Amino acid sequence: MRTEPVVRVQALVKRYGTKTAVDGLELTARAGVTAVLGPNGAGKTTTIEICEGYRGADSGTVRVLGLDPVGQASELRPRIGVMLQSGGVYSGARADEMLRHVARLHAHPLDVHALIERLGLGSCGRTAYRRLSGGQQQRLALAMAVVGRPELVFLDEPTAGLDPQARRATWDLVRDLRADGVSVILTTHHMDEAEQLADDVAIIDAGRVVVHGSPEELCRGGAENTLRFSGRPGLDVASLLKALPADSSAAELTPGSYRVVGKIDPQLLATVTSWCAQHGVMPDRISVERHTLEDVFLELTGKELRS
Ligand SMILES: Nc1ncnc2c1ncn2[C@@H]1O[C@H](COP(=O)(O)OP(=O)(O)OP(=O)(O)O)[C@@H](O)[C@H]1O
Repeated sequence: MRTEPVVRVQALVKRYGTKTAVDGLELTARAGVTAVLGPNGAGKTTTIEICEGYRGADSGTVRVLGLDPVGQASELRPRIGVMLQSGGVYSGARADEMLRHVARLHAHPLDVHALIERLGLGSCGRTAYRRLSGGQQQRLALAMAVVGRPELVFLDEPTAGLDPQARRATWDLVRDLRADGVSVILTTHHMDEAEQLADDVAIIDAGRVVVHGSPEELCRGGAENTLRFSGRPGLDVASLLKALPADSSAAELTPGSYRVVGKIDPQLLATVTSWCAQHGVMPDRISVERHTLEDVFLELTGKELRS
């Protein structure tokens, strides 16, 4: 895998009239899958389209595979795949025709037939684009983005509106692309999609990246996690606290129900269970509640992911 960033965005600004859609955005995406999350209107699509070379920036620097998407477009275009939200396809063209046409523009395309089957488009290959359902049009757009074996693919909400089966097929395709060394930048409103697919997540709010890291880092970073267990009432919580790392807290919430808050890692879990063993306590129930990406998102943006 390449070590230099696939996308580097510095101090990016984009205004539409008086509206500042992107406001000094900084983003460095490394090889692999990067998910860009953000509430509606956060500036995700604008940023992605500037990276694709479809929109110009007001100021700032954008490099994609080390190239300027506007100034070096002819060099960059054959190396990236772009999934358009809509349009870009002649409405009378058949799905398989379109895909074969795009494949012919590339030196080493994927097998068109296999890709069509893979995305569940086998039954509608001969159907005119305008007669495809929304989900089929979307899968065709995905196929067109990847058929040329690009080094980097931009996917703007690739699974929006897809049924669970088509969603799974899309996820599998993204995983296979990654395994083949293709990098993917995807925007999504689905937290599980980011958790399932992404090596890195960037959360954008009001035109800026508010946090960027692996899902594990984001869920860990500053987030307090909770371990709960139940045992006999009246255990010596002060003694348990002494065994725990300094930044933890422990309390008996209701008789027999205990909660430990802090950085919950395997070591801390071992400390709690070994303390229980030393004190002859057999916990009835022990559970670890991890901070999810959804919690991190809500904390940082104050908004639900889907509005
Ligand atoms: N062509 C345009 N003209 C005027 N305003 C625009 C245009 N495109 C986007 N905007 C505005 O810029 C802001 C950012 O939009 P953008 O589409 O980049 O956000 P987004 O994060 O992709 O949102 P969503 O999740 O809803 O797709 C929004 O307030 C939007 O209304």
